[in-house]
Amino acid sequence: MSADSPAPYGAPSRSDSAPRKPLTLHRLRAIREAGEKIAMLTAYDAASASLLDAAGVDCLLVGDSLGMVMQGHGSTLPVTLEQMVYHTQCVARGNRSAWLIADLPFGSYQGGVEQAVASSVALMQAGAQMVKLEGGGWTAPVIAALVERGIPVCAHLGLTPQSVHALGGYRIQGRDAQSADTLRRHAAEVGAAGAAMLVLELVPSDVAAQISAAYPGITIGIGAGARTHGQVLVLHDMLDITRSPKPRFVRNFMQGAPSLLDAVRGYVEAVKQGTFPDEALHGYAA
Ligand SMILES: Nc1nc(=O)c2c([nH]1)NC[C@@H]1CN(c3ccc(C(=O)N[C@@H](CCC(=O)O)C(=O)O)cc3)CN21
Ligand SMILES: CC(C)C(=O)C(=O)O
Ligand SMILES: [Mg+2]
Repeated sequence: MSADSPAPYGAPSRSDSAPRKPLTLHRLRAIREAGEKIAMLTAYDAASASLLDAAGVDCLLVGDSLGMVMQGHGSTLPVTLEQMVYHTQCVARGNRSAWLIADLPFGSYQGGVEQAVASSVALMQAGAQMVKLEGGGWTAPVIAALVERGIPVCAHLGLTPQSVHALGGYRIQGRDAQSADTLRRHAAEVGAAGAAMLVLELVPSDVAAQISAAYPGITIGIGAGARTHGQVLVLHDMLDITRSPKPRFVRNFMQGAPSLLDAVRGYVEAVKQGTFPDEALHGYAA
């Protein structure tokens, strides 16, 4: 968090007058319980963090997608813990009230519990309030160890980009009955291990809906249909800054928006009202 650096855009959306109270895990759960959708976007720097906070985005993700978006790599694999710490520090300075999540990069937790704890401590000391890690099965004891040590965890299942070479590309996951079963089992395991949040990436809408209905925490979808508890996109994709071909689940929120702030407000509003994602345009069938 950033008591030393008031966000230059001032207070966010809901009333446009009173500054928003900082989001906590408790408040995020209350939002879920109230049936309101949760809006998340990636942020890699202080200026965008401040803009997103002002636009009323609930959660900021310092995603290891920065390896592709910021650094120009073809995958997230080259991103280091040191780089994630740096970007998390930048985002924390720009943010005031959004819930701040940072990705554990490839190679910073696959070594096991001890390595995952040390890496997570570095991200939390950089200003993260929650760490995110990819994968199911073997991650359950790692998640439990982090949660026991007071580190909130977001799990990430479906298309897990750090496994791109094992998966054979950025392909939809959980399409056949067996892989959908595995996905449901992994979701139950990371939920039981204490992951308060779960990102579901590029999975059939029906599978994401089933997992969301059973999950003890908050599910956030990206290419996972409309029936998760919230949504996330890569900021540069929804602003149409990314020039490479974009996944079908992306909508360009700059279309018709007079400013970046309006584009991001449009995203928050569309997620809250349930108009994004549109199942027909952005969802995937089994
Ligand atoms: N800029 C950016 N946006 C992202 O969403 C993103 C990243 N980078 N980097 C890490 C991963 C990689 N992601 C990707 C990359 C490609 C597809 C893609 O080409 N999807 C196809 C469908 C594939 C299929 O049907 O199996 C699509 O049309 O959506 C999806 C997600 C999501 N993440
Ligand atoms: C796409 C989201 C979920 C992510 O992990 C990232 O931006 O790195
Ligand atoms: Mg990531």
